[in-house]
Amino acid sequence: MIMGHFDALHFVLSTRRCPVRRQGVCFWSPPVTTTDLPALFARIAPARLPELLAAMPKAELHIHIEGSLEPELIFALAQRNGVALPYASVAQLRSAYAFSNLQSFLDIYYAGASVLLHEQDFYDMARAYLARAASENVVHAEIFFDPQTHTARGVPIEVVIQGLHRACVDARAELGISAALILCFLRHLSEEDAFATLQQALPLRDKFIGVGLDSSELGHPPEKFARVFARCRELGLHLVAHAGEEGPPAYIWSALDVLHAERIDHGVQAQHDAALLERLARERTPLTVCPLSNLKLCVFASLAQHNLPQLLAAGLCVTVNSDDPAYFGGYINDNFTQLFAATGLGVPHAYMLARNSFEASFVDAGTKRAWQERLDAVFARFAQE
Ligand SMILES: Nc1ncnc2[nH]cnc12
Ligand SMILES: [Zn+2]
Repeated sequence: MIMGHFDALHFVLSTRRCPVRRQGVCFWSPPVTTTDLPALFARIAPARLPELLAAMPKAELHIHIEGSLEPELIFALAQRNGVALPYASVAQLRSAYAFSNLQSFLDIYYAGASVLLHEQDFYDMARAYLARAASENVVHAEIFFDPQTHTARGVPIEVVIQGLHRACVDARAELGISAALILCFLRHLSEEDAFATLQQALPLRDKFIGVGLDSSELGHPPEKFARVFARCRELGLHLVAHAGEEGPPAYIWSALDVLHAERIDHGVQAQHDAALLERLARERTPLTVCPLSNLKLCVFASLAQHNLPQLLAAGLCVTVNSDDPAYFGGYINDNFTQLFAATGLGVPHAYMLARNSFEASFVDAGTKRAWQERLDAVFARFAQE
């Protein structure tokens, strides 16, 4: 494996304490030094960045499967299931995708999910996402789903989970991409509702690896879900939470200290709290950042103003993800290429971000090492060409 003098770029490879892992120590050993990485990076022309970003293997850790539902599939499922839509055409639906904040998006996003009724619908949606992700060299996806959006409409939770799970199994066999499911609680609903959802899901416990917290952030702080997350922790589920997308740094602190979240989804508002930044960097708590989402939901006025470069420079384990690609105008590679074009990030950052995505994933150390070797091989090939 390749490794070099990369510390100046805050490329943290030490075996420092790693809170993502339950044991409290990082079990993923650093790559072995065989090559001077900066020299290798220097041999790759910046003009080749779009090609490199597309070709490099990566993990996607922040994707809401309902947010991958393309307008064409919404219309096809509406027709298949006899669901009436308040839009005359795909184009008209797409033209409604102009958002001013998170809530304005969520209103349309939940309406779009109303066409999902049968196991095959959930299968088709997830299969389409996984095919697209595999074509973009995503080697692994940890996929959020919102069961309450469906159970509230009378769809049994087994229908949701079985359909999504079967798509993950088939995609692994047919496309070579691995995938795991993370059940998200809707934070605008009560903790009691979250407990009921957990109870319904437990017979299918082997089909999801963790729980998350999503939906309307402001006014719904993480501590509202302290007890249900404590129960999930006892059950050995992985824990993640959206925090600091629109909400204040205090929500990130409580996601860490009250919920014991192992990763923070978004987390970009951490920038306003120096002590929080220091902690996130020291503990290597990953942030799953979604640049095009932040742009479309007006968290940043432009991609050039996105703070991912600063978060990375501060030593945080930042990753790039698509969030709701069907609504925000791009899948993971679009997120990478548009962000890099707007901010001037370069070849070393591409390597760092891919590597962070492996570090932040919930897979075993051997699998991470295998992905790391694939990543190194791609960079070595680009350096030789
Ligand atoms: N960006 C986002 N924030 C919170 N909840 C979501 N559900 C789907 N996308 C979301
Ligand atoms: Zn999200």
